[in-house]
Amino acid sequence: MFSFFKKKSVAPPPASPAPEAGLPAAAVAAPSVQTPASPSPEPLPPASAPVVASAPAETPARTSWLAKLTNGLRKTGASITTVFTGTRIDDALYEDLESALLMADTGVKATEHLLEDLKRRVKDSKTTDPAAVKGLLVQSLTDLLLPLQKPLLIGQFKPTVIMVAGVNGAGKTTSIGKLTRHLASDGASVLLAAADTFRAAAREQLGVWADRNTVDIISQDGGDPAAVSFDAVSAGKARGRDVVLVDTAGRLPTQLHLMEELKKIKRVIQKTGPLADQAGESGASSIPPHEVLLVIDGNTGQNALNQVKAFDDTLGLTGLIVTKLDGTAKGGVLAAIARERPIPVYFIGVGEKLEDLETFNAQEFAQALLS
Ligand SMILES: Nc1nc2c(ncn2[C@@H]2O[C@H](COP(=O)(O)OP(=O)(O)OP(=O)(O)O)[C@@H](O)[C@H]2O)c(=O)[nH]1
Repeated sequence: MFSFFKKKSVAPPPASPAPEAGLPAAAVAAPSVQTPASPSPEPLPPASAPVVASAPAETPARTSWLAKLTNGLRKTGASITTVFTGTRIDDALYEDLESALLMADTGVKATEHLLEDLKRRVKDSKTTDPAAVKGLLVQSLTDLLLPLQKPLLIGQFKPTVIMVAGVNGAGKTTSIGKLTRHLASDGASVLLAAADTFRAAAREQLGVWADRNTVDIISQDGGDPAAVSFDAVSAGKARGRDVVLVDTAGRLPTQLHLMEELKKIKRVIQKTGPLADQAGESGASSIPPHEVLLVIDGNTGQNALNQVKAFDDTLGLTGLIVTKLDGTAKGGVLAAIARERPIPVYFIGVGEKLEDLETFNAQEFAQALLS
């Protein structure tokens, strides 16, 4: 088992009174993938020492995830890896590599960066074997992607309020459902805000994913999404929930009135007021939402990068979830994001099942892509 969320490090616990139960500033690191929710999840231990991001442990679950990831990225990686099947390292190899990276939607800036970095590594290593160049490209890609590798922290504020946005069909509701299940099986109490007030099916979908024992849903038929979000965060506070997840309706960045609506949702959530730092770090408090996540469909390549830029300009994103990396030929877009708008990728998805959403690890991704 490995973590899905990072438990935020907390200040040394006060010697005496037992803190409130729940998720003391434990950074949510990562719920275990795939373990079917245990019948009665144990509450998270009081956070004491911060948990720092680390390489995921080698476990059967992670191994099976890596196999899925490798399989999912095969289409993206195939044309890149064939570049290294020749016998010489020459201009033709670099030209072919440039075309293959661009075809994989790596984008001009990241492609230029990778080629330059790779040539330097080849020179330094003095290798003459094209196959060895592939290994150097894995290193180069890993370094480029590393700034995107960051755990989602939960538990520092109670509730930790996470707002989720994206274009229609990107996988928001599915991803929220998966996160909810992972959080619930990790012992966190979750409250969902169905702020997609347009689509009844989205609310039903959330309900299906939710674990009824630990998850409440605040929804409203055709109401104001900002009002639903406000009610949900207020209810989350009153009920002492660990996490409030706000699902918003899909929209295109070009639909300016709908982008304004997103800003309003964020503004109204902010009006619920500051939440005390559970870790007690210098008495800090924080105004929610603590995280503003964008879900992007990895299969849309450069389009996804444009969405990241547009939603970030509008909302100030704190993290990304990249879905549908299974079977895409455009997985290079993560490199483009790393180069042009390096917002942390908390999770990536390679399918519709619970275990198909996992934490992002730069080295794993680079290896899977170029295997
Ligand atoms: N293949 C694949 N399908 C996925 C993945 N994530 C989500 N989906 C599917 O994508 C479709 C759309 O997902 P939703 O979660 O409904 O998307 P949404 O962003 O909430 O959609 P709207 O509410 O219309 O904006 C569903 O059929 C999901 O099962 C993934 O990682 N891989």
